[in-house]
This record gives sequence, structure tokens and C-alpha cells, in this order.
Amino acid sequence: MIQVNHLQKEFRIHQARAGLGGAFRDLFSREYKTVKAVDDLSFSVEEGEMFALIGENGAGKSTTIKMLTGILNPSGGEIVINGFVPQKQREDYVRSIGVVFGQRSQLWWDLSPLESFRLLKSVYKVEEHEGQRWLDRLIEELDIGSFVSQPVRKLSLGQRMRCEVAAALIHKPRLLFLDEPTVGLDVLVKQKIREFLRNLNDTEHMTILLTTHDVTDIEALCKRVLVMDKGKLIFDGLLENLKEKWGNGTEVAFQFKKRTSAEELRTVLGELPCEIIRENDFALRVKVSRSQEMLPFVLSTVMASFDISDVKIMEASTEDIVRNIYSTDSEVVSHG
Ligand SMILES: Nc1ncnc2c1ncn2[C@@H]1O[C@H](COP(=O)(O)OP(=O)(O)OP(=O)(O)O)[C@@H](O)[C@H]1O
Repeated sequence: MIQVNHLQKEFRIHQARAGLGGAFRDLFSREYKTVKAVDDLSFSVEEGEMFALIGENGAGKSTTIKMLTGILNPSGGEIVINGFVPQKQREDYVRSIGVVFGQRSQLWWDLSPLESFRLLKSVYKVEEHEGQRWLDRLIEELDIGSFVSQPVRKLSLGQRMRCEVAAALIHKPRLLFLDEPTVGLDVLVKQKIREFLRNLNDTEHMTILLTTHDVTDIEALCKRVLVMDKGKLIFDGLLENLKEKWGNGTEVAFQFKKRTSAEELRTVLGELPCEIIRENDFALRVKVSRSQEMLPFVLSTVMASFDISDVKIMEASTEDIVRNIYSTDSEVVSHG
């Protein structure tokens, strides 16, 4: 459904010279530098996938979404979505997508969301009967019925965001883009929006792409994650593979009934890829890399060879992992 090949976006930005003399010289000749906001980005997406685009501030996520939604023209590369080239077949393309920008509204401030929905329905030429049934479903599932007739300016952020999501879906697009959809929302509203999106993906097979800084959004919604860093794609794969790659493995803490040394444990574990850390004479920790496949071996081997009084498995949280990725300068692209 989405095919992105070698996508590029460069911005030319004016660089002010330092000091009063510099400002004076700027009046006559300006110096520019080129920022590569998106640098050789390639990926493809199947219909019905729900995935997240993540990365630090300035990584290039918004620029990517703007190009995918046809708002910005790429400097190079190509995008084909649903058979459309967004920049070339703009009108037809826009009818096939829905967009929610967490920071910007597509609802009219002084009108009620319901009136905005009516306007959007006529803009998109939504068929009356079918369109009404779909809208009723959106209102019910997003639980916005009690305030959908009030002016938007009187709504709380959480109420407004749920109406924004309904507005983006009024024409039942096949593809939904959400840029920071849960930013600033309280936990309950976040949960409601996530539940709604999951259901939409399940029942309508809608393809959903979201950018987020909220790791709990990713865990709740996405199997697949794309990580951008300085305009480049540094990871494209499953969330569990992301954990493998940047999670420093899983740690297992063993409490032994008898004194056990790290050397004894190493002998038993042989060549298995793990690091052993001594806590005290009766406690050792084992850091297991490639934990998905290795953890069962490590557990069964140790349990079969020693008298164990306690075992604790400690997996790094997604939040730790994302922090880890952002603090590492990585060039690796992984397809998991
Ligand atoms: N209109 C613009 N003109 C010049 N530079 C821009 C413009 N838009 C973005 N940039 C630059 O491109 C780079 C990528 O920005 P972008 O907004 O895409 O990042 P982001 O990953 O969405 O960040 P954030 O999480 O803060 O929204 C940044 O260095 C930014 O300063």
C-alpha cells in the first residue's frame, strides 16, 4: 500500500553571521546551509499494517509525514501510496487518506464538531445514508456524543482530539496518518483513542501510521516500528526485534542454594551467548543476548545443573530501549 524509495528532503536555511558587522554583511549577501531533513528513506507497508515512526526531536518524522500526505514536495526519491503519487494526484489521493496532526486542528473553532463533520462530508462528497451510519459509529466508539454539539472552543483537549480523529475518518479512508495523536492527553483519553484505533485496524483493516514520543502508544498499538535518526532510517522491524537489538538483552538473576562461582556457571553454559555477573557467593546474574531464542536454553540448563532457590527475569522496558537508541549514534538499518 505504501512504497517509499530513496526519499529525500533538503531545506536551505539562512545562516545569520555573528555580530553587528555580520548582520550588515547579511543585508548584501546571504549565507545558506542545506539541512538534510530526510536522507535516503526507503520502506514499504502492506495494507492493514499499524506501525509507528519514532525518533528524537528533529529526526525527520514530521517532514516524512508531510511528504507522505502530499503537503511537502520531496527533493528526491519517490512515493507511491494506494497507487497514487501524492504530489501529482493530490485531489484523488487526499480522498483516500485521513490525517490527524496532534498540534493542529481541522475543526472550525466556533462551530460544533457535528457542524464541521457535516461540512467535511460535503467536501468529501460522502454518500448520505452510508456516511451517516459510519458517523454514528464513530461518535459511539469514540464516545463523543455528549459534547459533539458544543462549539469546539468549549471542549477540553481530550474531547477535541477524539473529535479530530472522527473528522479525519469521516470519508472512511483506507489509510490514516496520526502525528503525535496522544500528546498532552490524560491516561484515560489515551486509552480510549488507542482502543478505538486498534478496533479500527482489526475490523476495517485500515492501515495506520503514527508518529509518537509516547512509548506506551507503541507498545499498545504497533508490532512494527521504524526508527529515524538525523533523517535516516536506522531500524525497520518488529518491536520485539528492536528490544533485542538495543535492549542489552534480558537479565536473569539466579539465587543458588549452595555457593556457586561464575566459573562453575560458565562451564555449564558453555558457548551460549551470555555474560555472567557475580552478585555474591549465592547470587549470579546472567545477561542473555538474543534472549528470545536463548532464554529457554539458559533457564533449563541452569535449573537442571544447580539447586536454585529463586529466579527473576528482568526485561528492559521499551522506554529504556528507546532512550538507549537515542543516546547511541547508530548507522545500522535492520529489517526484522
Ligand atoms: N520548513 C523547514 N525549514 C527548514 N528546516 C526545517 C523545516 N522543517 C524541518 N526542518 C528541519 O528538518 C529537520 C527535521 O525536522 P522534523 O520536524 O521533520 O523532525 P521531527 O522528527 O518531526 O521532530 P519533532 O519530534 O521535534 O517534531 C530538523 O533539523 C528541522 O530543523
